[in-house]
Amino acid sequence: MTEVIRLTGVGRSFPGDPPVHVLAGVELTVRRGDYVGIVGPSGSGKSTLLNVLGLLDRPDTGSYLLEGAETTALGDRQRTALRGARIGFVFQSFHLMDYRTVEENVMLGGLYTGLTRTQRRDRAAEALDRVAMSHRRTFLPTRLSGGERQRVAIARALIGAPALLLCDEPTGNLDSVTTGAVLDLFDELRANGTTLLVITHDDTVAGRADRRIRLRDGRPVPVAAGAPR
Ligand SMILES: Nc1ncnc2c1ncn2[C@@H]1O[C@H](COP(=O)(O)OP(=O)(O)OP(=O)(O)O)[C@@H](O)[C@H]1O
Repeated sequence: MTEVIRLTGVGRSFPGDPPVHVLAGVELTVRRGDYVGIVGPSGSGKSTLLNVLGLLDRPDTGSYLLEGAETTALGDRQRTALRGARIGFVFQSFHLMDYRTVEENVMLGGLYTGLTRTQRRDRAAEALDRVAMSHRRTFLPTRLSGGERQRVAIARALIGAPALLLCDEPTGNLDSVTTGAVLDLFDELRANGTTLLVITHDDTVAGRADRRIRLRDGRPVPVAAGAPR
């Protein structure tokens, strides 16, 4: 199966006295269609790893292949273009624009994909359909529930048909019922071939993934199936 992510010997430290060595010698392979949950306590480096994977931050050492292409040597503009074209982000706090409609918010997700406005509108309609939010197309986000906002944010992330959906605590602001609905949506996306990487401190959320990885001492350690959540 095609590799979407391959990290080899990835390290990331932050200078200071003393410096913080957050990631060290990270090896991680994610294949197309994988659904990976990454867990770890506060401060274990989950966000740092997500920033590296999302091309928002560069590792100090090691190699990061995204769909087989080395990313660490790319310039900022190339990284931005690659991020816009191949990576979708879903955040805990949704990051929707309150003064834009649901449809406009989703269309904004396709701004850096090279699609025309008409294409973006068509894709937005498809993406909203996928997350069952077409009926709220003309609403402002302020008129939506938390779960509905997150579904719109997921539609925005999907509009460019990304190779990878990176989710940072996607259910952190949701109650348990709404969390279940978002996790059901992830199951559907996974079944349709989306590659998902979900970072969470919630073992229940990670437990829905096919594969769970725990960050420990700056490295991902596989969590055995059936291990306590
Ligand atoms: N820009 C930075 N400068 C200095 N130190 C940083 C920076 N970003 C992260 N760190 C340090 O790296 C460590 C890991 O942070 P990170 O945000 O990746 O953890 P996390 O697992 O996402 O935590 P949480 O679950 O609390 O969000 C922390 O100890 C933090 O202090």
